[in-house]
Amino acid sequence: MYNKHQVVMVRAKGATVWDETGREYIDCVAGYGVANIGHGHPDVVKAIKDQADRLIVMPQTLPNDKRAEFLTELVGVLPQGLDRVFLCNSGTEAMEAAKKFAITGTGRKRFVSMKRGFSGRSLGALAFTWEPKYREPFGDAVDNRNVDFITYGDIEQLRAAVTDETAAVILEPVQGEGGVRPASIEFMQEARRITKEKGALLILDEIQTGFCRTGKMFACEHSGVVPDAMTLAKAMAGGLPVGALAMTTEVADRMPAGGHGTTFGGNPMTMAAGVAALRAMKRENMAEQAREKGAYFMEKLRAIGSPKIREVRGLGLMIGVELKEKSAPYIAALEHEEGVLTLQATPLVVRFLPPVTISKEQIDQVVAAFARVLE
Ligand SMILES: Cc1[nH+]cc(COP(=O)(O)O)c(CN[C@@H](CCC(=O)O)C(=O)O)c1O
Repeated sequence: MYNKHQVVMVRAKGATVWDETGREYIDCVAGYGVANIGHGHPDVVKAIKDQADRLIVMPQTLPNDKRAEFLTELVGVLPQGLDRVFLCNSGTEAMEAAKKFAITGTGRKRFVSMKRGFSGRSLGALAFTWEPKYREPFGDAVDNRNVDFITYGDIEQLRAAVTDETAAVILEPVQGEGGVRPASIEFMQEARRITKEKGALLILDEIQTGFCRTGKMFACEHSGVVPDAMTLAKAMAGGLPVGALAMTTEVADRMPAGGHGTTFGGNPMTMAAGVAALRAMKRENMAEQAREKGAYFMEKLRAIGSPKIREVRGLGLMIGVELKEKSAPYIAALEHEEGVLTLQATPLVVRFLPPVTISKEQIDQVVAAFARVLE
């Protein structure tokens, strides 16, 4: 299933990864935007070791101190009003939860999602995912008959699509896999206004944009929009598998008792890592680091001035370089010839998702390497 690279990665620290031969790479993949605080952050490592000695497994029917600590930390950084959380183990699971809580939360069954949007690969989340190649192999097992797809950023289409049958609008503040496309502040604010007007929920998918990636703790802060629910995952627990649906009490209370659940969600080991990760993000001011380094990184990428580059875009350290030709060969050359790891976001875009802790020197090395492979 996976496009397996011909390397074996064995160790990592900060923004550096080593393969089994000892070769060093600068990591601008970071686990698909998971290692925001850097590989092997000492606080996370210590938290995992300590918790492993105390308690690894405890289901959510049995309250746990670390889980409570994590939920307090998380609600403390979430936008005001999102003070109820369903804990799970991946972004896809968070999207599945979002779908169920939206249906019980509104009594409605229709959704509005975005062209080029990516919500995950389960059959439920795939209904919100635009790219046909992800859906077609499964035919009508992916049931998106109640999903209206609109052009990302098109306010008129959004206004026409949201009706009093719409349970929720699903929206990434920056489309990640769909090509690193930031939404305009106006589109975000209109999405909030229109959904409120029609009694639909606004569900922001911050699975990739969350946790300092875009220069704020959450990308919705750039527009001041507060959603009714927010899906979270990737960087939330310092690298351990995690997902969550954060929502208002109004949405949470309409789910019948026992209406959803998970075995591993809220796992104490993951929660301990998450407490350490969230505290490190705040203490090391990682949102500001992402803002400042992201601006620097994009300025340097634009300064390459290659005729092969169509556009450098992004927000904070969520960066995409759209080329005028397929990006795959350049991603391969960066890895094999230059020791820089990057990833795609649609066939023409090279995506850079480095740890927020990447150094300016490493950014300079990445830009110089990219300039060389573009020659
Ligand atoms: C916005 C968004 N929503 C949902 C998901 C699903 O999360 P999870 O179930 O934890 O993978 C992802 C994964 N984004 C990566 C796609 C991974 C894949 O190809 O599958 C990515 O952006 O590459 C997202 O970026």
